[in-house]
Amino acid sequence: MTATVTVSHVEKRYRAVRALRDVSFELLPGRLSALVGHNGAGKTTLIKLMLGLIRAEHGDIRVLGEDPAAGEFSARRLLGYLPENVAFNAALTGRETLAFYARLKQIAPATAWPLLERVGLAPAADRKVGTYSKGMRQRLGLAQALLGRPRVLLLDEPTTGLDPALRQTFYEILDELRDDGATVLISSHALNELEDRAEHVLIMNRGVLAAQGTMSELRKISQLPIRVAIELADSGPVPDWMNGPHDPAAPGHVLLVADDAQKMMLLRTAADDPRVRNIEIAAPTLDELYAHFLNLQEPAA
Ligand SMILES: Nc1ncnc2c1ncn2[C@@H]1O[C@H](COP(=O)(O)OP(=O)(O)OP(=O)(O)O)[C@@H](O)[C@H]1O
Repeated sequence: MTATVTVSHVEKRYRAVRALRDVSFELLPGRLSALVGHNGAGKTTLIKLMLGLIRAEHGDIRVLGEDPAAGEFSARRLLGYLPENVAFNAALTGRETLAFYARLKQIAPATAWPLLERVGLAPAADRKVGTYSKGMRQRLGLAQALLGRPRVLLLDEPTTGLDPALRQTFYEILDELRDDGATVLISSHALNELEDRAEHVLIMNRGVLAAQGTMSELRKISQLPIRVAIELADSGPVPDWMNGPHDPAAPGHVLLVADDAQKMMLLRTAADDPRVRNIEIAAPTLDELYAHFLNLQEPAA
């Protein structure tokens, strides 16, 4: 599959601050990538580079085959962006705001009205943005980012401050876009939200791409154990097959296995033992993987 965004060996400095150090990755169509990292890790800088708002000192960036910082970046119209802090003119209505951005993208404003409906803003479309709640401004921001059916969508901390219902709608919209073949990149601190949604995760740490891959690739590289909690029907002696590494901090019997093959072996044995009442499996979470890769990098940083 051809990458829609390619970042190769990118370096970016702000005077003494090395905001990005030799960062390389690809974003693919029809895939949701999560960009995660502490404050100051370089996430917004990466997004600004992909938008062509700033230039890298070294390395190369291609968005839909073009250099986004070039004067004639014709793919700009196919790029959607939701900034971290959406700021709109308070005196314009939601509809007027969207019409303004539609014109900038050279799109007929009327084609934008269904977007107001889609983000649930239709009833408030003709109210001034100054009267909108934070969630409503965020929805307007999303509608703006979706103008012109973008092929690449860059979202900087999009769900901060959204209530759970709105988050749900938000991710439903992203699923539709992704199914339609769009490339979606979300920068976020909400790791638990992204865990089941992102097919690809980029972990940034102080300007360095500490790790990247699918959740299962990251689990494999990390070699963090899978937890298998086994509940026995009685408090008799623990069967021999349950010997092996345990999680000492967890109550009950939580066995630690290295990989899926070991997990399956354990499950087969457990399923054959009539004393086993329940089994719960927990693979390393994105939170745990994130902490792991950051810790790994600390000595080198
Ligand atoms: N315009 C600027 N001038 C000077 N330093 C900057 C500028 N923009 C960013 N930086 C620095 O570059 C580094 C990366 O910042 P960036 O905003 O990309 O991080 P981030 O991962 O988006 O952080 P956050 O999660 O807080 O939004 C930080 O050390 C930041 O202080």
